[in-house]
Amino acid sequence: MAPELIPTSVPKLGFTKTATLPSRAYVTFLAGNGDYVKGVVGLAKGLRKVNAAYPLVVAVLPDVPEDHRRILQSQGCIVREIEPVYPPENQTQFAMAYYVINYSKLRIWEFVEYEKVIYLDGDIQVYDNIDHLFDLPDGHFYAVMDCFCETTWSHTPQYQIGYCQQCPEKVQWPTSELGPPPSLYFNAGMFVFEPGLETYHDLLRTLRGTPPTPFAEQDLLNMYFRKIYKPIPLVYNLVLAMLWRHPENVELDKVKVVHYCAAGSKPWRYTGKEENMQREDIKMLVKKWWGIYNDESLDYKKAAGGVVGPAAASGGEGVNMQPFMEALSEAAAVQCMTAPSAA
Ligand SMILES: O=c1ccn([C@@H]2O[C@H](COP(=O)(O)OP(=O)(O)O)[C@@H](O)[C@H]2O)c(=O)[nH]1
Ligand SMILES: OC[C@H]1O[C@H](O[C@@H]2[C@@H](O)[C@H](O)[C@@H](O)[C@H](O)[C@@H]2O)[C@H](O)[C@@H](O)[C@H]1O
Ligand SMILES: [Mn+2]
Repeated sequence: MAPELIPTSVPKLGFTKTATLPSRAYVTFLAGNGDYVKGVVGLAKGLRKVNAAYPLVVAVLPDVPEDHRRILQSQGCIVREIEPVYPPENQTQFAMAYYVINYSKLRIWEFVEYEKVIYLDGDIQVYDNIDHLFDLPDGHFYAVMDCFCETTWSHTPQYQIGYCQQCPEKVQWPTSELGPPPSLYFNAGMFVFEPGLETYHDLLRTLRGTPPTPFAEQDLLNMYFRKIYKPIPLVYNLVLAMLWRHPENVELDKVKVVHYCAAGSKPWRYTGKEENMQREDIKMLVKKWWGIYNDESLDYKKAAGGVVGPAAASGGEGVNMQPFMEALSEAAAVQCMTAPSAA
């Protein structure tokens, strides 16, 4: 259980050196000057709607324009610039050409002012409070298992023989011909981890010695963390393809986190023209995303009880914790107690 909150009103940004930092944050990643910023605004408002107790930090590449950064700050996000990370020169074919920028996600291991982080892609929406995931035991890497059935996997033996970890009994892995089955493989759109400089430098060192592969940083993270990876239920990251690939594994009304990663499913680009995009469940989930994105009552400035920060969101007295949290996250040496988790 997180320690009790100390401040019942916003300190004048002066802080003692005796308490401990708000050591948890949600982190997402934003690159480019395109429309993914809408995804991050939606995520910020979705986390506020479920009374998330911790701030949303946006790791932005230098190419994210100032006006997009201001939009995110106006939605209560902590914007933090990171330098890009590129894989070794290689002619590899990424599953999606733009995946090459996703190696920059590795910079978030440098966010050591936070003891525990939940990473969320910008095309993810959180529909139920998931703060309790921060209380998972340390020393592991938590994420939801991916699915191998989409054509994006056609380069792999598992796709070619029709094997998927989501239904290992359907097509048995031919151990005699192909050796042991692949390790459990997670989708890197959402994961719970502990930042650390030693891991950060070792990750980058490992990257320098590893030829890039089709799923870019997702493949690297799966290889790197395979010994401490712990699967968590798919309600924490519904990869949309599960709806048509493994419907027997999905109870949509129990899903807490939706990952709009299927081709054509990004809500802010949705046309309904791509395969599976006319499904009723997809149309409902896209509409649900827009409902939050367009809900002005969820805007940072307009939330009830004045400007709302994490503490107020988790039942505090409308306390504006954001400036306090921003000041703290910039003053790495400073420490303060955190609000009890809202969960
Ligand atoms: O032009 C881009 C492409 C990707 N991203 C970020 O990188 C993440 C991973 O890319 P994406 O979600 O498109 O991959 P998918 O999960 O769909 O394979 C996105 O969610 C964004 O957070 C971004 O900010 N701008
Ligand atoms: O750079 C590689 C990306 O790989 C992952 O996306 C893929 C992967 O999950 C496939 O398994 C699905 O078939 C596909 O739809 C989906 O887009 C992560 O979501 C993303 O954050 C990022 O790591
Ligand atoms: Mn994604």
